[in-house]
Amino acid sequence: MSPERYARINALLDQRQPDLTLCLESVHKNHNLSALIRTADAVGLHDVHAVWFDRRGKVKGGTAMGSQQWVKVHHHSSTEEAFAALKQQNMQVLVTHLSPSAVHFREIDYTKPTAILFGQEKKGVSEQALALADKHVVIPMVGMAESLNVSVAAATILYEAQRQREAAGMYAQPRLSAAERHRVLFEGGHPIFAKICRRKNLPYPPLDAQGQIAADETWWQAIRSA
Ligand SMILES: C[S@@+](CC[C@H](N)C(=O)[O-])C[C@H]1O[C@@H](n2cnc3c(N)ncnc32)[C@H](O)[C@@H]1O
Repeated sequence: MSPERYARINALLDQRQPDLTLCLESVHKNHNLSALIRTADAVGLHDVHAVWFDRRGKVKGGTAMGSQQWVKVHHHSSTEEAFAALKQQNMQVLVTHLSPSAVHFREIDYTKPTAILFGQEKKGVSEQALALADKHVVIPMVGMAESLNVSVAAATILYEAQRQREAAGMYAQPRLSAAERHRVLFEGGHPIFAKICRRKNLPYPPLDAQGQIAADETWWQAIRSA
């Protein structure tokens, strides 16, 4: 692992937004799922929630360009279960839908802990989601098509959230807990260092108070030469 790659990984983790997430309700086309995960990663989302009513979709590496290794997907078997998990984290849950009572997406304060729910490609969002939502949110449409592709709708709203959070300084300070950083580096879906440690028979070092790896030079030399 080169020092540049390690610095890049740290920069990525420093800008993760653990209190901004997507909830995908039965979005089942693999290319849409992959595009959604890629955008989520680009905006700094650390987690995405997915509700599956029937078969589970798959995030393929091609369109996702490897982003799927950096965004943790939490699977739920019902909308109620997903809302319970999001509400436990004190999130406002915004349901995107073209309803007459929906709020323009730029009128929302995304600096609050926020989950944005998107519906299935054909059927849209469920009645349960609409009933449980804190707000319905809409992206105005003035053309012939009635709706946007789900991944385009998500990118539009996520980049408004990114704009607001950047202006509020929320990308300037690391926001991931040390425990979560450790999970990503050593135990998570992309345990970058774990593999090298196992191969080289090295111990997993602890993280310091700033969430940086607290290892001696011998450990780093072994990692660099891996
Ligand atoms: C292709 S649309 C589904 C259209 C579906 N026929 C319907 O009646 O909702 C897939 C999802 O993208 C999101 N979406 C698409 N266009 C949107 C818009 N203009 N405003 C808000 N959400 C939108 C919603 O989450 C929607 O459920």
